[in-house]
Amino acid sequence: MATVINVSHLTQGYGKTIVLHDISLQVAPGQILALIGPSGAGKTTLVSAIMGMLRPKSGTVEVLDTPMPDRALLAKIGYMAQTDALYDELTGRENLAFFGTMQGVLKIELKQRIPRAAAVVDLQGDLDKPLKDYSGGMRRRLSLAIALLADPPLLILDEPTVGIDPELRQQIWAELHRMAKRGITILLTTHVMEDAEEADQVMMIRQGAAIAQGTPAALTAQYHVDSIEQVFLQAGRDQDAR
Ligand SMILES: Nc1ncnc2c1ncn2[C@@H]1O[C@H](COP(=O)(O)OP(=O)(O)OP(=O)(O)O)[C@@H](O)[C@H]1O
Repeated sequence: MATVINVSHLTQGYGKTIVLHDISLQVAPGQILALIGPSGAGKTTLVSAIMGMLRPKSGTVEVLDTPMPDRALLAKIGYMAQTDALYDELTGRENLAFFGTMQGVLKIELKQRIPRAAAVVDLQGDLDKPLKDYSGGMRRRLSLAIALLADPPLLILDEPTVGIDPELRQQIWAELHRMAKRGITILLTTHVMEDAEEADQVMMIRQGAAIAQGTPAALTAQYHVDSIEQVFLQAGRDQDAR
């Protein structure tokens, strides 16, 4: 398998409205791809297409060599959504156990994996509190821990670092790099330029088009700038000038 995600000339939208134009991207096993772009650019729409929640209007989406949509393949994708669908009356540990079981993780494995996933997001000390006592940031961290539980070959994280402080962000990135080293492929959306700098590959989406794509080093070299933020600004100006 040369690629885990293979999107070719994808056009995607809702009803008659086209949101994404002619998007192509390939992600190899163990690679981390960051999708960046302003609010409304189409990042979540692309993620939805990759997960098979939307059928391509034209072009193709393949995940693990399987054309999407494909219901069975969803079990191989760990997903952290933007809107948290967690149970307020249950504790953090109970939420992890519930969603872990839903993802098919065996009880005996959950015993080891719950503390490990909680440690990545620094929630060990809060696992036995009910979720209604969690802050917004703690809920985000718990959602991320849930996405890590099943150890899937593909992990998709929609804005995983929103509401997360810089120290914990680094801790989460260290774990994402460890997972990638083990061959897990990670796709994440973000508004945070530091996240993009951590990724192996960056795709910048603006007004539904991919305006820049490559490794962070190749992009900064191509645009003769020092940071991904400057690449993004320049690529946006170039798009406006066209
Ligand atoms: N279910 C939907 N039906 C109709 N239009 C939608 C739907 N979901 C998103 N859109 C539109 O598609 C465009 C892209 O939205 P999308 O959520 O993909 O952007 P995004 O880059 O993920 O934004 P953000 O960073 O704010 O999450 C927007 O104009 C949005 O209004």
